[in-house]
Amino acid sequence: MGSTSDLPVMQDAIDILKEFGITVDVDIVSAHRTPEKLFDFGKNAHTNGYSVIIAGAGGAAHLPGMVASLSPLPVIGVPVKSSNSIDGWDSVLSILQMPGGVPVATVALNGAKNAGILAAQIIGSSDAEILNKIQSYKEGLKEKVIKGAEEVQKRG
Ligand SMILES: Nc1c(C(=O)O)ncn1[C@@H]1O[C@H](COP(=O)(O)O)[C@@H](O)[C@H]1O
Repeated sequence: MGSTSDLPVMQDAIDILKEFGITVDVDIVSAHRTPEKLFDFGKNAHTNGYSVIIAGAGGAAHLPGMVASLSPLPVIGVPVKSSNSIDGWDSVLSILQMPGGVPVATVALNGAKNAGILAAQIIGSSDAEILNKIQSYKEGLKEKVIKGAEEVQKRG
């Protein structure tokens, strides 16, 4: 993520990935403030054992796109609504509107949980154990909705 101030939002991705038993490496890298670190991370992530990169940033959020330009790995972008943001649109549009050839899979504003699930699904496409966990997770979602509907109906 671009700043420690993004951590409260990005924590959702960390938590869900850990729930799926996936190793997470968490770091602060900024295209604007630490360009050399960004270049080093982006160029070497695929040979350093990473499978998927989740990049969260707010404001003029160049981090996800720049990581995607440097790395052959799939990059998931999380637009973070930072404190001085233009309602989050600044971050959403700067992550979403990538030029052809350099995709960033952009989730909803502050959608770090979905970013974590999507990363798990990408990893799960070649890992049966993780795929199973994702299936169970989705079953859990379904059961929650069914139980909720039953409660509502009981109350009349
Ligand atoms: N968008 C970027 C980048 C980048 O894209 O390189 N680096 C930091 N930031 C963002 O600036 C916001 C404010 O950061 P501070 O709270 O540190 O001032 C954060 O949401 C961060 O992601």
